[in-house]
Amino acid sequence: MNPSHDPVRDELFDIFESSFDEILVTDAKGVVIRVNATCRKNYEQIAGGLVGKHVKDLEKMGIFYPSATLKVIESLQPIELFQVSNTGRYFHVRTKPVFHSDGSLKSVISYSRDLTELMQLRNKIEEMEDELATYKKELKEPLEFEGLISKSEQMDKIMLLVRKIARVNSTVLLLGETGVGKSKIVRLIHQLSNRRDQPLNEINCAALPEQLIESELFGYEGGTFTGAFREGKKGLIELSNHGTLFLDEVGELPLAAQGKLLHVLQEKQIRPVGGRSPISLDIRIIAATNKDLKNMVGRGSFRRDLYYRLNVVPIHVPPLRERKEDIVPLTYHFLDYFNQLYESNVRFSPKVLQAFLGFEWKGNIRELENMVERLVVTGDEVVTLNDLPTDMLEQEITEAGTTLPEVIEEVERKMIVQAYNKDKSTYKIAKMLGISQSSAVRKVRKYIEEERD
Ligand SMILES: Nc1ncnc2c1ncn2[C@@H]1O[C@H](COP(=O)(O)OP(=O)(O)OP(=O)(O)O)[C@@H](O)[C@H]1O
Repeated sequence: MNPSHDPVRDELFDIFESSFDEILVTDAKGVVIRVNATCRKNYEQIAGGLVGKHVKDLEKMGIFYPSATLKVIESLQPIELFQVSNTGRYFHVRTKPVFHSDGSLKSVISYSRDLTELMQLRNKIEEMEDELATYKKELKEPLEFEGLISKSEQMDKIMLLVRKIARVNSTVLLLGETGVGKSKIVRLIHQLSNRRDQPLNEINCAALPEQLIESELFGYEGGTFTGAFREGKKGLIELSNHGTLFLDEVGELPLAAQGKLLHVLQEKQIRPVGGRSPISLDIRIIAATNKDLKNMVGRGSFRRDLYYRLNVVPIHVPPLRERKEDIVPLTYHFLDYFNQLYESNVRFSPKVLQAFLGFEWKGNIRELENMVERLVVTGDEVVTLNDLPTDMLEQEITEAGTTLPEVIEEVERKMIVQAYNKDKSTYKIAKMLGISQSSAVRKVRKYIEEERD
């Protein structure tokens, strides 16, 4: 179009031409009468010229589909739709009818905005959200059964065994270090068994003095003690009839009590308190220990016959460091729990989770649980490596350091973190560590700020 010597017309034309949106105008029949530069740029070559063509033909050629103009001509209403071009681009199209003063249709104007990049980004985000959901599912949806998390192969096997033995009455012996979850498994076995509506009674053989263990287990007659206990008391064995009796730390059971227990297990009956006639026992025994019972048998501190009576179905629960796949799911499990309990929203940086994988966890799951609680209560919103207790990081150094430079770097990081926790000033840190301030600035950036990011 040549300059018209009408400045307003020229200006409107410039606006029309320079629009980033495609503008396409047709007459009342749908024949293109005007297109702007963006439209020409996108289609002219493919369509071999747009002006003079009917939108139906352009639709057939796949230049755009569906044609919004045709719909407007039909309905005489403005419409809005999404279109795909034959080059695979997405458009958001808004099309309006323009009327003569007598109400008849004069022309149809379409404005199309290219949303291809936006759609690609949206698809990418959706893909990433799907991926994230899958990872989260993997991490957060390990088998959780009655609050018991298991992701590792070892725990899978144990869970399988637990389901099997829950159905029968065999005596079970749980073996494993402290805090590996033996008691939790006992509760699960009871819960899954048909004794679940009967009592599960627990006695910790390490927590009570010898005489009390016996009276707890076997009860005592009235008159044995004075005062409040004068009446006599039923023992846990009698109270557990038809249910489950859990003997925790069974390795600590005194020899005399071991003998009495064996007798009860062999006879399958107990003489109830009060001298009444013996009652037959229908009781499931589950015992647990972190001691090497076999070794104790060899040394004579545990009765061999009782050991065999208890060791019908042994379950070895491995320490956490030998089933690292459980560490992250357990961490998330406890993190969710304590965040809810303390109404907080603490998260762990990936490096913290990484470090957790390297720790020894001598106290196993109990130690991990306590650590997560401590970090939720004391930490900021995002817990970083610097929030972990120094003794844990020391452990990490020995674990992480396979080469000298790695060990040196870990030591350096630890010293910087410690100094930084004492004083945030790089001047003071430089003085504390006997390095230049510029070196302190560099190292703080490396070990504190980058880790925080
Ligand atoms: N698989 C698990 N999923 C979730 N929590 C667990 C799991 N295993 C253990 N825990 C939790 O860890 C803590 C320690 O577990 P538990 O008391 O069962 O260990 P234990 O082996 O019986 O220890 P100890 O030998 O010292 O008695 C408990 O708070 C328990 O709820």
